[in-house]
Amino acid sequence: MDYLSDERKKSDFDVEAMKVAWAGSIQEFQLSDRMAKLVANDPVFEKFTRPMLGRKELLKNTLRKSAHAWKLIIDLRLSEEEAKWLRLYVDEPAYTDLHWGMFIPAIEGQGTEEQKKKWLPLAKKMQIIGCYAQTELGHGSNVQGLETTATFDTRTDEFIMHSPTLTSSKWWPGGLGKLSTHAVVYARLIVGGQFHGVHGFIVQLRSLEDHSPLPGITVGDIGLKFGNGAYNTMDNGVLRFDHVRIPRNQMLMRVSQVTKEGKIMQSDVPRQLIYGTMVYVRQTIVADASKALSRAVCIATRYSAVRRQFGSRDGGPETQVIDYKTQQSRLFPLLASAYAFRFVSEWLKSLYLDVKQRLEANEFSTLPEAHACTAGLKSLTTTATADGIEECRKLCGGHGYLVSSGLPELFAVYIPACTYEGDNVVLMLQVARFLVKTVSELGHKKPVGTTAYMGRVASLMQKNSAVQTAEGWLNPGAVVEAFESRAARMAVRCAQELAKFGNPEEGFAELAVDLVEVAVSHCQLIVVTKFFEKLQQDIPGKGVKESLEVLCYVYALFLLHKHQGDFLATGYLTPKQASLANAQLRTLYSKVRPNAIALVDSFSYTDHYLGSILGRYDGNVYPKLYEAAWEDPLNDSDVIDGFHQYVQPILKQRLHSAKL
Ligand SMILES: CCCCCCCCCCCCCC(=O)SCCNC(=O)CCNC(=O)[C@H](O)C(C)(C)COP(=O)(O)OP(=O)(O)OC[C@H]1O[C@@H](n2cnc3c(N)ncnc32)[C@H](O)[C@@H]1OP(=O)(O)O
Ligand SMILES: Cc1cc2nc3c(=O)[nH]c(=O)nc-3n(C[C@H](O)[C@H](O)[C@H](O)COP(=O)(O)OP(=O)(O)OC[C@H]3O[C@@H](n4cnc5c(N)ncnc54)[C@H](O)[C@@H]3O)c2cc1C
Repeated sequence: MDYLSDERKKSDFDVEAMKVAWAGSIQEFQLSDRMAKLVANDPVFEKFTRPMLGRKELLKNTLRKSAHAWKLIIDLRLSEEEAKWLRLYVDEPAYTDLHWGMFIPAIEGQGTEEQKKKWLPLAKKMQIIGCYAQTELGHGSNVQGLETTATFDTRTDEFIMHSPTLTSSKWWPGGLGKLSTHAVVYARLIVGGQFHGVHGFIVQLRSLEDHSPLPGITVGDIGLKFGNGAYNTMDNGVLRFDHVRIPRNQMLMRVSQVTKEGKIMQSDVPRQLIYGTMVYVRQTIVADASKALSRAVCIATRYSAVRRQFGSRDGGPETQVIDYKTQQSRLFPLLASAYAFRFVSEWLKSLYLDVKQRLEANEFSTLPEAHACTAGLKSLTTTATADGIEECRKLCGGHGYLVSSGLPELFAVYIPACTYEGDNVVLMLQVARFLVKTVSELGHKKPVGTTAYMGRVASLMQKNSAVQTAEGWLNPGAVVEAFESRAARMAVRCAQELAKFGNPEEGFAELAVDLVEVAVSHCQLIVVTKFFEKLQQDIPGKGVKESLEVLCYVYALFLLHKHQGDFLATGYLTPKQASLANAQLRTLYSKVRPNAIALVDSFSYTDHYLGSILGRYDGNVYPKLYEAAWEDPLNDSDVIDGFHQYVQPILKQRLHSAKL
């Protein structure tokens, strides 16, 4: 029985076509759909019992699933793209994420042709397992502050890897603790007693025969992390070196080379390329944000249509909680954000691929923008997604707190995204630096790409919004101009404040809070703009483009409402115009309402991937919640183990004293 079928009938767009729009293309949709079903139908990938497992069982279970996934990849001859989707739908953080997601990209981006030829085939056949060992106990954000040393010994043509202090211990790398045989280790390069910056080195950590750590290497897991199950399927590790020697050709040498004689040669490649793997991964994290948020939203939307509270006076059905305006005002902006993040990630991927191609041709001019966009959008989307998942839990009331809702584990797995691959505040400060530089160069350099609007700063500073009615806000030009003006005005005002400081670094530190707000406004502008640009494309299917238009306005006007202080303080909007935007937002929520279930069905998530009783496709929530309760190990017996030992004596004592 489909308890949501009436809801599905209300929708006025072609869901199958929306699935394609969400996936990006029919090929992407088919590929992802095939992998989702492959995983959902395979009992090895069952995950309901995961939160009940102890750490050792949990990790072993992950190893079993990873091995099975690898067997499928080999047996079915899956492409790298298919394998990526397969791992995604297995939905269990594992050492393989770092192997494929960071170790291999680090070698691809920073290795020479010779190094790639040697290491990539081994890694791609999984004959070695690698991780990305950058962060240390004492330093994560400040990469230049890393303490591990790689000292070149001209006599033996080797680097000596060493951990000189406790705080230089590598700390956090996923896959490092128990599984990796190799790592790309970031360390201070020391040649002839001189420090030459931080570089990456391929270091073997464990024997390929018996997996024991090699001499001079201390390696282990850093311990339990937040939440049951969740990220504890990953062996985040600690690593120390005691004068471990590696051959010279294991320094990743695309950026700088060290010769046999101990000479440092710089190639034409900019130093920043050493940070290139982070640019790549941040871009993938934006795509992951749309997946995580859409998952939470799918659960909360379906459950909000099933759940009824209040509103019945004559014994008829109570009100579906999704019909409360307050529920809509919390849920629909998140639904719109999931779509917005999906489309901005699609754009970011194309920007990244373009930059990658240019880098391969030794053209580096677009790298700073790629860094600013990946850093800023990673920060913006992961913050909104982490907050959004928690909001979805609240939207599901008490049942959202049950692990079987799928939301607690999703939250616990997701929240470190605000920290890993760059703390979100530290990354926004990078964007701010880029924007301040752009503003300072306006006189002699035409801004391009995502900062092109700064070229129109004079008019953006003067012209105020012309919107007169609520309908006036349904105009891409009016909305984009509002976001451009806000971002430009905030950036210029900050630049003016900065100019008052004699020392720019001191000014930057003092105004950091305002600078982060400038960076956020710039990144929100990018997301809004890319959503409108998406709508310029040919999007087939009855009603699909129209529904996306509604979501685009919800996303933009919700932000405008939430940050109306900025829009008012910069003088671009009047209070009346801000309240017209809010009135339009209410109308838009009414337009989303009949399509809500279809809009989350369009994510095309299997019940396996959602992992949620509240988010079941068929809406059959209550019987399944009731059934699941009886599967809890506590309900194996009526009288719990420990009762006779610890509780009964107390009860007896009470009875005894009652007699007295
Ligand atoms: C399917 C796929 C799955 C994915 C798998 C993974 C799943 C996830 C699993 C979890 C995995 C978690 C895995 C993990 O967590 S791995 C560890 C991740 N760690 C971090 O992200 C550390 C964050 N810190 C940094 O990135 C740097 O130290 C920053 C940037 C903060 C400072 O830096 P620095 O101290 O040097 O100072 P500077 O500010 O003077 O900058 C100097 C210049 O460099 C430019 N610059 C800076 N950065 C970049 C860049 N990236 N590309 C290009 N350029 C860059 C910058 O604009 C400036 O340029 P200019 O102004 O001089 O022109
Ligand atoms: C689950 C997980 C997986 C990880 N996986 C890996 C991995 O595979 N490989 C790896 O190398 N690392 C990994 N990391 C480490 C991760 O990249 C770092 O934790 C991250 O970069 C943040 O650095 P930090 O811990 O030093 O934070 P800190 O920099 O110490 O941050 C602490 C606080 O200080 C603030 N702060 C720091 N600097 C500034 C500044 N300049 N201005 C203003 N505020 C500032 C931050 O905003 C934050 O509030 C992982 C971390 C986690 C949680």
